[in-house]
Amino acid sequence: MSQLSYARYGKDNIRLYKVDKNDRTGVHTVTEQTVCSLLEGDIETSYTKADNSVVVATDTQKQTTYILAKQNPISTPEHFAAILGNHYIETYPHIHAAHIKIIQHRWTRMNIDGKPHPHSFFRDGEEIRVVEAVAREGEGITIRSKIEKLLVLKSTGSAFYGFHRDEYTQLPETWDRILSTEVEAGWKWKLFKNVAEVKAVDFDAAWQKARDITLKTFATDDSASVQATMYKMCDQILAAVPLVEVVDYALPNKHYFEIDLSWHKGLKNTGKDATVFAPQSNPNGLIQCTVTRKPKSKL
Ligand SMILES: O=c1[nH]c(=O)c2[nH]c(=O)[nH]c2[nH]1
Repeated sequence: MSQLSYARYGKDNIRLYKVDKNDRTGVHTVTEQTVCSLLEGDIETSYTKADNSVVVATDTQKQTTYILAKQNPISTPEHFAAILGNHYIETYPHIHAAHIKIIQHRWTRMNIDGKPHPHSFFRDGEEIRVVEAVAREGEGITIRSKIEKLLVLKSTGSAFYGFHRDEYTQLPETWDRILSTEVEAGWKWKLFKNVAEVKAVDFDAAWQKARDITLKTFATDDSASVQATMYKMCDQILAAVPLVEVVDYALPNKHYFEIDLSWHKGLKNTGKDATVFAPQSNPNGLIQCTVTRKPKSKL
């Protein structure tokens, strides 16, 4: 009558905090993450025949996360995701794939009286670092790294003109507008054969490069459109990180509308006189792209 066509299960929203204490200097380093692990394999009978013998309980997955976090460094989420995913496919013969998602939250060290404080941190924005890893038996480990919720704005240096016009078009062209977006940027790595290959990669340096490129390009590009600016970001990340195969961005265009105040004593607040704007919550533009390397010419 029916058949199971998709099955994956595990623990979501495992909150994890780890402190590394340098006993010599007294300096602490903290990492906070939210982990999701989902397993795939020969688990059909748990759904179709109430056979729990094949179930690695979701509570076991939570305990495993804590134990492996104790036994391994976690501050590079790509490394930890690979270790965790690989653990499931190596430990349980009937588990063939593990999907690990790690959200890393920001704890930035405080500067007190001009000096980095040894054990106090603050949340400097809602930006998160995200890793989605899949360890698949017989294939290897795929990893996608992401920046999410990085809110940016520039008050000039952005234009939008020359776009298609027809009887549905009302938007005026602009040579100077506010540009604001919440960056979601992802980069997919080449397939890794095993955890050792993953451990050899400096993912923190790549994340720093992707973030620097995003911010610098956003700030300095004389933007013709969100589309043109985001493509430049993708292109530079591919050039800067050779092991990355695919870069993608999703950028909402968070509009700031001019307000005509001329009705009040002729106040000038449009065009070059515009200083007070109305930020819009919705609707917003949403511009997405995925960029890969051109295949090498055979000539
Ligand atoms: O950078 C932009 N790209 C668009 O596709 C678009 N569409 C729109 O109304 N404003 C903008 N801005």
